[in-house]
Amino acid sequence: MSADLPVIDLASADIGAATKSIRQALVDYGFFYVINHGIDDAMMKSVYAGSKKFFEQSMEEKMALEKNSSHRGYIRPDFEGFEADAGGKGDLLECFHIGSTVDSDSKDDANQWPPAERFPSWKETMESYYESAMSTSKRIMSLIALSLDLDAEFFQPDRSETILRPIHYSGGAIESKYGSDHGANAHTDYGMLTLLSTDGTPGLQICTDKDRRPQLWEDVHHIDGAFVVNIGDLLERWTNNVYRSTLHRVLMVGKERYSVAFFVWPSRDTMVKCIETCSSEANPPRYPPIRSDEYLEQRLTSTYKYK
Ligand SMILES: O=C(O)CCC(=O)C(=O)O
Ligand SMILES: [Fe+2]
Repeated sequence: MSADLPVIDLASADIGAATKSIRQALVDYGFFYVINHGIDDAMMKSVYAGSKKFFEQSMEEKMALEKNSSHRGYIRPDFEGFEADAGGKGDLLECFHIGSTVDSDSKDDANQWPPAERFPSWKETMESYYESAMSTSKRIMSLIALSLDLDAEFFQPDRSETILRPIHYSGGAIESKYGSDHGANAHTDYGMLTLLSTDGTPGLQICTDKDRRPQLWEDVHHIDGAFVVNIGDLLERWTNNVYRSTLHRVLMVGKERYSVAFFVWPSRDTMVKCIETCSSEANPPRYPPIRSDEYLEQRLTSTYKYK
């Protein structure tokens, strides 16, 4: 079964219709597609080519850039354990985390980069995609703000915690120490917004009712040129659960798969406090206010606690 997610045209002049569809999508699914997002095909081609070239290296070469204490770098298959339903099982995907190199609080670039001799334009390609994805995410966040009757500038995507993550799912079997057979185990994303591009290979599924038994998983089919957008737990909390951060997973389909996720966060010192238009007498605030960085720290600790 395929999920029937709305497609939002970011170039549409009818802002009222777009915000109405976004509101409905985020109440019902927590997911939608965007088209006319301003990121061209040529850029996506170079990002995918760079990602493929990186993951094709030997495990030893990749592990030389293993994720550091700033969570930047390579994450090997069967390492990352999303806590939702996985019970600490590792995801079979491998991925690479890249943060911003500009506007960061620290002067040092915490990122790790593959050797320039063998990867001459890699850093530049990823940095330029980071910037494009950031501006598209800002446009989406303004529409989300308008859909909540807020000022268009209410949400301020920020570079300090926002991460670009090229992902690779192997086409073959991977032996899992933790008995996992999924590329990405059932999880919700943590942050404000995720902008996702995939190479068209199936595997991504959503479960809109996490309490239903048995769980019902729906395929998120690929639309050429469209990006998949979903919100994370931080925005769910901020909207007092009015908007949904939906459980999703990626199956191993016996075919190699590449995707590129972009996890958008507000600045570290943002107070995430129940948005006024999301509470009422019947629906009082469910969560106490929390600083964005405190929230992230809690979530990272539980993702990596099994290792
Ligand atoms: O690869 C995908 O399609 C989804 C990846 C994902 O859910 C994630 O990285 O959080
Ligand atoms: Fe995800």
